[in-house]
Amino acid sequence: MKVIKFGGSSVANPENIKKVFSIIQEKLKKHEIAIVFSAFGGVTESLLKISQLAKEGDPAYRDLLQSLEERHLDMVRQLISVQNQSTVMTYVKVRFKELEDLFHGIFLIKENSARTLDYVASFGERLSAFILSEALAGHGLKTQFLDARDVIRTNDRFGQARVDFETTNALIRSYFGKNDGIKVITGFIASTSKGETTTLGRSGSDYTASIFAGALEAEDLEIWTDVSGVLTSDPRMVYTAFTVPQLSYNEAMELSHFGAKVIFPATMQPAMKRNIPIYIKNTFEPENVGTKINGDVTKEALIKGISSISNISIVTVQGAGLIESVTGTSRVFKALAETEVNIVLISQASSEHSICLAIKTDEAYLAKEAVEKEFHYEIKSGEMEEVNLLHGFATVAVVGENMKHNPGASGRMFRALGRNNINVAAIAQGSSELNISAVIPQADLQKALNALHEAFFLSENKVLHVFLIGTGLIGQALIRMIASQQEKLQRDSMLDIQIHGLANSRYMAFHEDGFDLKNPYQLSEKDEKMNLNKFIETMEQMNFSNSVMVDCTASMDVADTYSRILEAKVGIVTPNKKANSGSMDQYLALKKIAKKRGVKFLYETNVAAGLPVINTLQDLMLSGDSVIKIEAVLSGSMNFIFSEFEKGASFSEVVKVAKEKGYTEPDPRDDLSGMDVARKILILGREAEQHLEFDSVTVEGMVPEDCVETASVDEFFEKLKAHDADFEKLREQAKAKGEKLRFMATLENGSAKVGLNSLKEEHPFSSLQGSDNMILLTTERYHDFPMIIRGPGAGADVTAAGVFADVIRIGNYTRE
Ligand SMILES: NC(=O)C1=CN([C@@H]2O[C@H](COP(=O)(O)OP(=O)(O)OC[C@H]3O[C@@H](n4cnc5c(N)ncnc54)[C@H](OP(=O)(O)O)[C@@H]3O)[C@@H](O)[C@H]2O)C=CC1
Ligand SMILES: N[C@@H](CC=O)C(=O)O
Repeated sequence: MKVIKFGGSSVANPENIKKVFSIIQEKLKKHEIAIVFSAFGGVTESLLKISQLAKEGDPAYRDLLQSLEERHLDMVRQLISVQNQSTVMTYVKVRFKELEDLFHGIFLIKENSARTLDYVASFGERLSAFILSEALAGHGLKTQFLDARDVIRTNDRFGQARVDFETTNALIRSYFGKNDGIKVITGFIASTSKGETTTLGRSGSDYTASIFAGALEAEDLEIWTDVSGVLTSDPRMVYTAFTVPQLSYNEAMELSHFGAKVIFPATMQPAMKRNIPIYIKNTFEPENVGTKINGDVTKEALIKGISSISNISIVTVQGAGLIESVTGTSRVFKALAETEVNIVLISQASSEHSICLAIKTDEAYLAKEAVEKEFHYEIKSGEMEEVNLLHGFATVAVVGENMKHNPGASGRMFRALGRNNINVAAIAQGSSELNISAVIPQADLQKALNALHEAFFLSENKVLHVFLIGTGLIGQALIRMIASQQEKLQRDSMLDIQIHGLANSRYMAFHEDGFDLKNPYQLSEKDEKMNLNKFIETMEQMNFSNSVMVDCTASMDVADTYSRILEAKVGIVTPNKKANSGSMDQYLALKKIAKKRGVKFLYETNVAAGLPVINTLQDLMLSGDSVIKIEAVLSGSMNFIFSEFEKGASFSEVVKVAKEKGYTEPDPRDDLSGMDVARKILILGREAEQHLEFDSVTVEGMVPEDCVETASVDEFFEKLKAHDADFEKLREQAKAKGEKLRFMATLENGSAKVGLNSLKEEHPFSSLQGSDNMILLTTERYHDFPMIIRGPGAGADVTAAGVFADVIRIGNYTRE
């Protein structure tokens, strides 16, 4: 025998009921079944509302009652064939006549006791189960309608009656022994020994089904609802939540205590007592296996679910009076129990100086009042402090029997919270090791649930949330690269990169679920005007776990926000050199903040685009080497310009081509002036652990004086033409000596120099072509022959690829 129960949404309308009937037909092919039905979706609430209106003397109750009757008659018309409708119609009409009289009585005497309400509510299940029993009979099934009030005996605690199992079990068995057919049973309702109608409280129909399963020692109990079993977390908060295939009874109870929509703990008891498996299944996806709840503790997962309770306050009771008194703690709990305040979580340090209680915010003031009343004298005498209340919290709990004797669960939990900048205000874990709970700021709840979900369930699968400022040459190339690699990264590296924020100097836009990268979003006047502060605020408010800001601008304003961003535990990836080439103090401060906050600040593309220069230098320094000299060609644009220029074109023309090819800075004067290379050699020096300020770099620029102050880049190009003849002379002089013009940087003995050099043919830099860079590192280890790094050092693709590699590095770092 299987007991199967269908909830209100499963029987909310004829369409859903058809699905229910086909599930029943399927079951009957293999099993003997008993069926429990709730009232049609929303009916219990309507009955209680009508009752309330009647009590308030509002005649509008009559219209609502009439439409409720119409809804039931309509169900009869749609579910039962015309020739069989009359008995059922009569049954429905008689019930509604009874209800009419009942509500008229309530309307007259303005009384609505718990006992009356139980009787009112009972009509919902009596009507639905009778109609559905008859409808099933119409499908050729031999059904037997059973009003559960005939067999479930309870005390007279109306609204939440307690079951007398001895009598109930005997009555159920006797009824089943004497009556044939498929029993179609009313959920939720029962009766006292005097025949008064009672109800079984929250999830009462599930409880009814469990009572029948227990009494009949059913092979299993199936609860059919509108979700596919129990999920690993709340799917409205954690989009990656998935169905848990199996839970132990304890895990199911613990998860529901902590807010998960599972199965109300009390309802499990009768089935659990006889070790009957409970299946939670979805009426609308019957093929989904759903969740099995039984006595097994499976080993495959450390935890089974993450649940939470919102709107929590922290109540702190503290003072010496607690330490010295053996009764202190018990008095706190007694005071709270008497006020019927429910404690969600308790934490007390071994000093016994204070007790911290997590309590639902709407009960927190009651709790404070009750405890202060209890400790009135101690507070007055100063032995105890006034009770402290803090609002705005939530609890999160990870639940699973496998955590027992399995080190690492709490470490994983708090590492995930800490890494995502989520402050833990209180912690509790019982010795059963079934549940570890933490109280955290309510504002961080969604982020915490996602971080924990990733840490425990998707440790193989990371989502990295990107906010990109700068959608020019490099920014666009980066978006294209992420789009083209997104699926491969998900598949092979278990890394899902999503872009949630985009900005240029004019506009900004955000997307909660991540922009569709296959059809790249173009910022335009329909978007919000760019406001850097607002962009960062929005990024902070979105509060994703594993976030990274990618700065693809050359802006000082954006660089000035880095410390704030790192403090918020958001990583940074950037090709923008402005932050690292500011003051030495600023450079060191950013590294310090990143280290302190446990986030990454990566800028490989600050020097030589995607070439591995900074990482290499960092590795050399970490492994104990020291840099003696750096000689380098660090500008892709300048190398392109001079290697093309020697072929014969005019200087202004090749500068223009360098810009068109995307090698120059947004303003090419940054390259020609030597400032861009100066920044790069300064950064390399600092990475080589040398204390360098910008003024220790000697720069010999190439921008003619009258071109420095031009208002626009176009005007600059116009003016540059007038200097072509001067550059021509330089070219001829070099040519005459059989030399090459190369723009170089050197760093030695704590000072750096940047400028144009005329080099012999055999110099390694003379062979550089196009946008090539070359870096010669002479170190203690690479002393006789320097280490050489060579390759393209500018251009959209190589730079974006370097930025992308840093982004992936952050994704992999947050996985650890
Ligand atoms: N090009 C290359 O080969 C290399 C470039 N880099 C570095 O990459 C960075 C980007 O270069 P690139 O893509 O070529 O430059 P672009 O000029 O093509 O793009 C710059 C982007 O930054 C935006 N921007 C500028 N100021 C701000 C601001 N204050 N707030 C928001 N957005 C802003 C611009 O907005 P808008 O579109 O509105 O103008 C534009 O979208 C630079 O720092 C550069 O030094 C590093 C290595 C190589
Ligand atoms: N303009 C730079 C590119 C980025 O750093 C160069 O020419 O190398």
